[in-house]
Formats: sequence, C-alpha cells, structure tokens
Amino acid sequence: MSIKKNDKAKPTAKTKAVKAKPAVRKPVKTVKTARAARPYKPAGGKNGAGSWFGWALLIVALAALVIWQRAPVETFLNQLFSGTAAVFGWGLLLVILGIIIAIAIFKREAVAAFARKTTFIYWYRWLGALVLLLAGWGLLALGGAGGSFGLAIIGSDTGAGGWGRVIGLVLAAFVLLVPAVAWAAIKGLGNAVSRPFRVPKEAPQTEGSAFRTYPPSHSLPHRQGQFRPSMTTARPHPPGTKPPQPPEATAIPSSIFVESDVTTPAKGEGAKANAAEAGQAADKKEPEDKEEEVRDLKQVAQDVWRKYGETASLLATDGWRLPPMDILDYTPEIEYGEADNQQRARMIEDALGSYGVEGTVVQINAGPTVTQFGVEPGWDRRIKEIKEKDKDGNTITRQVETGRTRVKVDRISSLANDLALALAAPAIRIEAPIPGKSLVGIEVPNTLLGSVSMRTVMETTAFQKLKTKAPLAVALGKGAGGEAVVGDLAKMPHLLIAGSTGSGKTVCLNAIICGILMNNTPSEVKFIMIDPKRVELTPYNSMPHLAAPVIVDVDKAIGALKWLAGEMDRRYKQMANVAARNIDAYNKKAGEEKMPYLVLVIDELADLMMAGLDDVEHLLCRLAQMARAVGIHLVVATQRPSVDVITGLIKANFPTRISFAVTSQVDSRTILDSVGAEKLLGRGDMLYLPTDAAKPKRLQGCFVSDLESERLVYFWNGQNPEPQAPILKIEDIPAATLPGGAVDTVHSRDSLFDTAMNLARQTGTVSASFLQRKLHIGYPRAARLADEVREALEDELDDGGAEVPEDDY
Ligand SMILES: Nc1ncnc2c1ncn2[C@@H]1O[C@H](COP(=O)(O)OP(=O)(O)OP(=O)(O)O)[C@@H](O)[C@H]1O
Repeated sequence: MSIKKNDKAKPTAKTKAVKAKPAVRKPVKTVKTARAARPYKPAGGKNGAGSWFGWALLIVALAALVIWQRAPVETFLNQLFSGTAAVFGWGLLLVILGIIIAIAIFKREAVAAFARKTTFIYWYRWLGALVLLLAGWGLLALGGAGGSFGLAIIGSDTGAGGWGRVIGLVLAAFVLLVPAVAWAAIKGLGNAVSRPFRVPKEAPQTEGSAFRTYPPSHSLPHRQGQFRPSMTTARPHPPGTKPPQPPEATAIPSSIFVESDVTTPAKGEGAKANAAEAGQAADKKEPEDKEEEVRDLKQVAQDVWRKYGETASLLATDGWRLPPMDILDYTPEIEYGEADNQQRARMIEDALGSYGVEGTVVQINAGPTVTQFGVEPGWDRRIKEIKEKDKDGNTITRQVETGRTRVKVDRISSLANDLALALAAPAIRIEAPIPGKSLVGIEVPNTLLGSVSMRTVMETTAFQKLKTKAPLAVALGKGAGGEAVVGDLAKMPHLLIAGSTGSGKTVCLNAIICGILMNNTPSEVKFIMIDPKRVELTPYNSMPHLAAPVIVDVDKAIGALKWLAGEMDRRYKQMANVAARNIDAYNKKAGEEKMPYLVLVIDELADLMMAGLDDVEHLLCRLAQMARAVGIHLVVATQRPSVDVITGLIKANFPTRISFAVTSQVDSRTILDSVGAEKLLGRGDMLYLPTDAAKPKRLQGCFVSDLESERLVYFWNGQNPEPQAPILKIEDIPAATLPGGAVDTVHSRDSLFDTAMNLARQTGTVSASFLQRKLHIGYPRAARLADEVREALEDELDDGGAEVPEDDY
C-alpha cells in the first residue's frame, strides 16, 4: 500500500509530522531450484567383503609378502613380542590371523559397515596400488636410483632376474587393481587355448542349471496355487551340505530372460489396456515393435549383468546378489526457468496487493511439479488523513500511518482462487504457514511438469544414509524445493495410500516395492501382495521375495489376512522364547535363522472392505496395532477414500498416510484430516503425512517405469538360490465366509451383471474386451463381470440351460 508524501507540506500545530516510508519491495532472497542429485557413491553390499577370488588373492599376496620378507618380519615379531615369538615361532602369525578372522565373522556387520565407510571394500585396489609402487621402486633400482630398498625389491640383480621381479610385480598389481578384467583375460586365454580341442555341441538348458527360465507371470493364472512357478525342478540340497551358490557372475546368464514370446504385462494405464486387449494382438502393437521392445529389455538386462554381475560389493551375505543401481533408469531433471519464477513472484505480489493484502515473496522453491513461493505477510496499516495548509495557504490532505498489525494468514489463504485466476494456474494450494518458517507458501503448478525418477532419489545422500541403518528404506519422491524425501517403512510402521483413479497410487506402490527389492534379498524381506484388480501387482508373480503368489481373489485375501494375524502371534511366541522385544533383537540373537520382514501390500482396500467389512477392519487394525515389533508392515492403497473404506479405526492405526489427487475436500479430510489433496495435480503429485509431522508435505512421487520393475523381476528371478519352501500356499488359504457362514460369492455381483448376462445370451460372447467395449467400463471391472457371467452360465448349463459361449479373451 503506498502512502503519499508531500515534502513541501508544513505540519500544523495540531499535527505531528510523521515520516511515512513507502512499503519497499524486498528482493527475493533465496531461489532454490531442483539440483541434480549428488553423484552416486557405489553402494556397498551387505557384507562388502569381496568375492572368493579377491580373498584368495589377498591370502596369496600376504603369504608371498611374508615369505619374501621373512627376515625383517621375524625381527619385527621378535622385537614386538620378545620371548613370545621365540616360543610360538611362526605359529604366532596363525594365531593373529585366526583372531582377525574370528572378529570378522562375529562382527560381520560392523566390519562391513566400516569397510564401506573407509572404502576398504576395495582393499585389493589399495594393495594393488602398493604393489605398483613397489614395481616402480624396483624399476628405479634397475636404473641405479632405487637405494638399498629398491635393490632389496629386485634381489640386488639388475639383470634378467631383477626385470623378472619387476614384471611380476606389475602383473600382480594389474590383477589386484582390476581383478574382473584379469579374470576375464585368464578365461579368454583359457578359451583360446582350449578352442581347437573342443567338440562343438548344442547346449540345452539342463536341470539345475545356474539360471532358471520363468514363464511370464501373467500367463500363469492356472498356476495361482503354486509357489514360484518354474520350469525346472529345484533340487533340495542334502542336510549338512552347502546350499547351491549363485552362479559365477562373469557368466552372463542367457536363460534368465524369457524368450521373445514373453511380454510381462505393463502396469498402470498401459497395463490395463494391454491386459484388456490381450487377445487382440497384445494391445494393438505391431509384432515387430513388441519384439524390439523385448529385445531391448533383454539387452539392457544383459548389459547390467555384464557390467555388474561380478561386482563384489553386490554380493549379499546369504549368497544372493543385490541389483546394481544401473538397473534403474536415469532421467535428467528439468531445469526450471528462474526468470519465469521471478516474474510469477511479482504477479503474486501484485495480485495480493490488488486485494488489499500486503505481502512480499521472499523465497522461491522450485520443485519438479510445483514451485513454492514463500510470502512474508506484510502489514495492515491504519492510516489517518491529516488536512493541512501549505505555504501558499492551500489545504492539502496528508496520510499518516497511525498503527499497524500483521496481515492475517487467513486473508492470504482465502485468496487461493483469485491468485489462481491471476496466474492463470489450474489450482493453487496455500500452505499457511510453511512448517518451521514464518512464511506462507503458495504452491503454483509449473508450466512444464517434471517427473522424478527413483534412481535420482536413491542416489541422494539422504537415501544412502538411511539405507545403511534401515533395511526397509523407501524413496518417496522430491519435495517442493527439489529435496529428496525418503522414509523408513519400519518406522512408519504402516502406510495408507489413497487417491482417485489415475492419480499415481500404483506407481507409488511400485516405487515402494522396487525400493525394497533394490536393497533386500528374499531371506531378508518377504512380500504378500493382494491385488483384486488382477493386473497391477501380478507382474511380480514368481519373484523369490513373494511369500505367496499374488493373491487376486477377495475371499482368499481375507484368508491371507487371517494367516498373517496367525503368523504375527507365532512370531511373538518365537520372540518370547529368546526374550527378544523386536525383530532386530531377535535377528541378532537368532544367528543364521533370521526372521524376514513381511510386507503386506494391498492394491485396493475398498474391494476387501466391501467383501467383509468387519472381518477386514478387525484384522487390519489388529495387525496395524501389533505387527510392527515382529517385522510385519502394511502398505494399503485405495481409490475410495470414503469413511466406509477408511474407517476411523483404520485411520487411527495407520499414522503415516499419502494422499494423491482426490475429487473433493471431503475425501481429502477423510484421508489426511485436512483439505488440500483436492488441489493436487495427479500423476504422482502427492501429500505425504509422516507420523512425526503435523502437516502433510507436498511431493512429486518417484516414477518407476514398467521396464524398470520388469528388469528387477528378471534380475531376481534369474538367480538360482537355495530352494525356498513356500511360506503360504494359495490352496492352503481358507476361503473367507460371509457373516451368515456361506462362502462369499454374491456380494461382488456387479450392478451391470444383468445387462452383461443379456448381452452374453444375445451375442453368444463372453469376454472382458467385449464387455469393456459394449458397457464402456474399465478392464478390471469387465474382467470380473465376464467371470461372473461365465460362472452363472455354467451354473445354468448344469441345470439344463444354454451352452456357455466360447471365450474369446
Ligand atoms: N510419480 C509419477 N510421475 C509421473 N507420472 C506418474 C507418476 N505416477 C503416476 N503417473 C502417471 O499416471 C498414470 C496413472 O498412474 P497409476 O496407474 O499409478 O494410477 P492409479 O492411481 O493406480 O490408478 P487406478 O486406481 O485407476 O489404478 C501412470 O500411467 C503414469 O503415466
């Protein structure tokens, strides 16, 4: 608000001159833009210990060093232990070695962490550098400039013997510095030598070969009852013997990739279309395109194996290999126009000013989807008009500020729609105040919407730090200022996700699942996945991390919840036996028999709630209340955030919540207890409410493409671990019963059931795609409807009715 000033005016006797300063616009202090993620430091594996090849090298190198420098070592030991060395002789070295190995075994985790921290996981490279140094010194000695130490290195022989030693040292350094290349060279040499003597033969995949071929999960509906479908029989290893180890990583397993007829169904929108048109040449794609895609995928996965299959740091303690970071795509971030944001900041100030609200934009946080403008509320000034005479005797009016109060935050919040109009933005969310700052945050959608790849978040220091102490670390997305937001599922300890259709729930679930898959082996984490929609999570079928194949039947799902509640009780008893209070304490005491974390993922809670409201609510609440300590965590998503699905009890037990775009304020309140989610933009734009925060935080969720998750599934499926006994078999899950005792078959009958029946009778066709076209409904619903119609017609046939039409899915 400007205040007129008249320098010439003289104050009258009655008035006191007040020097009123015009409101000065402060410059925008901070402009944060989303920065490129910090360069990724290679993540250490679980033990960080190195391969057998590396260990063998170390032992040989140490032994050679000791034998070579026997005299000084002996002198040193004698000096160190005086009489002791004389008594024990060289045995003392063995004792020291034994102590070191014992410490390494008992303090495995600590040693691994230390090794990772100090980059000692690359000890062989350090050693290699040392050997190279010695070689250099030896070379100097050959030229007469190496001193007595140099002469010792070449054995005081400046002829062929000395040269031989130097060359030997250089070769040893080469092997230590790049063991993989050395190993490949040795193998290549071996192959070249043996090639002339080899008899060419066909190499069919034999039973028990290093890698198994897995049929595409979606093509196995008939195998729903089986655990980990595989085409080869897994041989149990005899008790007391070593379980089969994963294959040598240098061999790129061709059989891990399913052949070109395999198309794991894409998830998300693509998935639905894909599944819907499964019978119609796989989603209208040209066969060549499809082949190209599969070949690409195969190529990428092969490249990943070639590059990282032998990385020692990827080898986990239990023999599995963790996926390398390169398995995820790297998407460069969009740079946001700073000038554009400055201009919008001015527009916000002007728009506020035009409604009589003083405010200055003092901070701009540019994020991937929205830019947050931090507005410092100005003053509500009380102005008094003073009439006075100038020196010519004319009456002039002067305004004087007589008092001021801060602009109320509510006055800015109530202008959301007006600001949206002024900025020509679709929706504006106002965060008043920004937690921890005395500013009001105005979130304006960017003109260019960016997406956040999971890799960019996983490579940040925040995630890398969390990962070292939290096995269930998940990458959630990036905040309004482009900062990475990560969370620990174990601390959440259960997560409720809601949002309207197409808002990004399934992508978020995938990001959580893939995040866990990137850092945990099947013996550390098991999943139970419930997917009533049948297309979203089924691509994970056949993965070794699954405690049971993906459950798609609602009645089985309720049975699985009951099993999980039983498992929780069993775990509590097991823990009580060893006096452990939680899973971490138990696993520390348990030694080899560790308890895996169990993560239950439900893609559509509404379907379950509709099937057995009381049962499901009771079971979920019981699990949510008690399961954290025994390592069971729930991740539940729904597209119906209404009070009959997200009941008060469920809400109370799921303290961590994520809301994607919803259609109304009521829905937003139901999920978050506050408004705001109705203003979200969809496509991964979310409000994240962690347990310890009073207000939700706006993020752009991580995007995981179908290709990325497929690659991960291939990676895990391709390994040949020790055979795993199924924890939970689908056929063992009891079907849930309705309150009346009858098996639940009628509840899910669709409102379009009668229309679909009529269509089937008239046209003689029952297929999901047909119903989808005719009834203008989505694929999941059409597929369910087709099943119902088919069942009903089969029942009629049993009672002497018309024949069931041929299925043309
Ligand atoms: N984090 C994200 N970044 C970029 N795009 C996203 C993100 N999340 C979702 N999308 C886009 O939105 C589409 C729909 O997402 P998704 O399938 O997860 O929605 P949904 O909420 O699960 O829908 P439905 O309930 O119908 O299954 C995706 O295909 C993708 O194109």
